[in-house]
Amino acid sequence: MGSSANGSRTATTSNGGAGRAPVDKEVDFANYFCTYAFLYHQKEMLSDRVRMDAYYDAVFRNPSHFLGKWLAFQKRWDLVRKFRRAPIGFQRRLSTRASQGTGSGILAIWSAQAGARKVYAVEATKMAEHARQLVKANKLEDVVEVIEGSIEDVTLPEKVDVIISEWMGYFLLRESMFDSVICARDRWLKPTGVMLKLRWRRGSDLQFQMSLLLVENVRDDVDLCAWTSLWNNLHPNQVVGTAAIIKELDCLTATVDDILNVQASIKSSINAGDTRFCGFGGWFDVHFRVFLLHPSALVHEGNDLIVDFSMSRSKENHRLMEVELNCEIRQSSGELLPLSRNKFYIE
Ligand SMILES: C[S@@+](CC[C@H](N)C(=O)[O-])C[C@H]1O[C@@H](n2cnc3c(N)ncnc32)[C@H](O)[C@@H]1O
Repeated sequence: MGSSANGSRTATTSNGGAGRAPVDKEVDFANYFCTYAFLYHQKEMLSDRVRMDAYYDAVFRNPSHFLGKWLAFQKRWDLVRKFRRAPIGFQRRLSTRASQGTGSGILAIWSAQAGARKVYAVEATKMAEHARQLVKANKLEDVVEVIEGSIEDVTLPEKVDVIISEWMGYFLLRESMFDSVICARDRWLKPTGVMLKLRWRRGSDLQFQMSLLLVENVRDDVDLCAWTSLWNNLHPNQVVGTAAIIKELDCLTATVDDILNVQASIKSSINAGDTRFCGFGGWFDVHFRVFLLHPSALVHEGNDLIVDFSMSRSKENHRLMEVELNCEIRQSSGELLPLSRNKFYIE
């Protein structure tokens, strides 16, 4: 199904997971994409210093991925001089890049500045027009080609060497945008290609992890926080237990089914003195997502928290997530104290 710009799409599309209801593109555009068409939203992303610095470093500290490459890219935030956040897709001078969800175009521009030979910057909304202007203002129109349309629908002239995309939402998977990155990868990445993401581990740029830890003293407004998780800054002294990884994904091989439902059984040991256990903190890279307990529980150094984690997509809106955190406290004596089941919504 072809997709002209900004909302003329009415067909449904599969969201990729086996047995999942198809997503109505028009509804998805109204619920999700439309906000990205506003400059204030792009500026907000461009103002996220941590995000922008991370992408800037990713691009300019990895020249070998860019010089002469063909790139494509997708969403999210970078900092370039006057602008602070934007998605970039790019290509090297000797190879090609695609950027899915280019937004303001920042990642595409950086990619070109880093030496990409050709960059296809794909953006689903009318923000593509602003990206095009920015590319021109930076005199990069010979390298960066802005394409308005969704990455699921557009046709690139060729396969690319690199896909760069800022697709991470709250608690990583909110927004379900990784589905589109997977689609871009499967359609347009060369077999030898790479994908850039925010976090590097084991010398590779292809993986990230999502982790969970235990926090205290972050509850202020029980009514507000009871059923939705909080976006919050946590101080290390609020963390009372050891961290545990609940999910690791390899961007090069992950499928949509891998992220439709995330489940994990983990253990976290209390390493603070006697204190109140008020909730869970979840993060990827540098951010925490807080899931508060009501009521909080008394925990002691040496206790182990045995946690079952489960995350799935909301039936009403596949961009939103529902998280269940079920926990038991194992005391030093071996006795298990169950905590009530806790369900949270990431909206
Ligand atoms: C989080 S923003 C990032 C923008 C920019 N890359 C940046 O880093 O500042 C995500 C962008 O990707 C676009 N987007 C999301 N899904 C897309 C898809 N499937 N195809 C094309 N664009 C998409 C959104 O419209 C939005 O502008």
